Amino acid sequence: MSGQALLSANGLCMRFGGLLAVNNVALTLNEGEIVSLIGPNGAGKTTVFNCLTGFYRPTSGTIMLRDRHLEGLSGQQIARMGVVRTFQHVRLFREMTVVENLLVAQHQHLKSGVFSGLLKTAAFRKAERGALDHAAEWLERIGLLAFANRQAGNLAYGQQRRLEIARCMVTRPELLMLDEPAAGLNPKETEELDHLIVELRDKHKVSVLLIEHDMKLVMGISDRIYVVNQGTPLAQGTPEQIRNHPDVIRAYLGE
Ligand SMILES: Nc1ncnc2c1ncn2[C@@H]1O[C@H](COP(=O)(O)OP(=O)(O)OP(=O)(O)O)[C@@H](O)[C@H]1O
Repeated sequence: MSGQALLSANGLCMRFGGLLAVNNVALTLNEGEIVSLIGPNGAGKTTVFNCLTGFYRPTSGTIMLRDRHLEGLSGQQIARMGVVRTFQHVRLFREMTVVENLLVAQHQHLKSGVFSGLLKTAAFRKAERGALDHAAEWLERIGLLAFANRQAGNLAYGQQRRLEIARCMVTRPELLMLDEPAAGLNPKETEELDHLIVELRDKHKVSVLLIEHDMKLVMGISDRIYVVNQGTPLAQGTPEQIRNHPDVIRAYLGE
């Protein structure tokens, strides 16, 4: 299933004043893998995501997307290279419609420039039509086509979370990074999310890096799991290895 290394981070450190929030984390994600990053609250998981996606410049360490360095690049540059993410809290354009959210996401990937937009050239109109079709395909896939013209902020919470994933997917990423996508979902929605993530990997050939506290979801869909505790790598392995790892059990349950 999995191929060559797509993303690899080594010696990753992130310091906030006196706090070393990420301490020498190493992580590799191969093409076609679903990899999870888990750990107790405050372990540094989101900080790792923020470093990988250009929201923070790591204090030290290297981050490679295949053979290209990501450290020092902006979030937008990294997104254009095919690494996109969702956030722990929903970050949609709440006042815009559902479909507009997907059009805005694609806009930065449209080839036509500002002038062709102003002049409404044939190429621009074609690109716009393509973006609309692509948005509609994704809305259908996540069961929100009937809600295309509704204000995104008025969707139910679970629908907003799916829309966020679609907003990533319309940009045709190689790597999708999901920060606690199951938070706030009910068991049925979590199961749907489970199927959706696997389908994204299997049908849409996207690799997935996941931060998640829902262990049933993590254990069910991950090829490999990394565990961090207080910023420091604690363990890595298959779900089976992690489930039975004494240090992991101790970190979660205490002595
Ligand atoms: N911008 C920042 N400035 C200062 N400290 C920060 C900043 N971002 C995160 N931290 C600190 O870094 C540590 C790791 O936080 P982080 O949010 O990465 O943990 P997490 O594993 O994602 O936690 P959770 O599972 O609760 O979301 C925490 O002590 C947090 O307070």
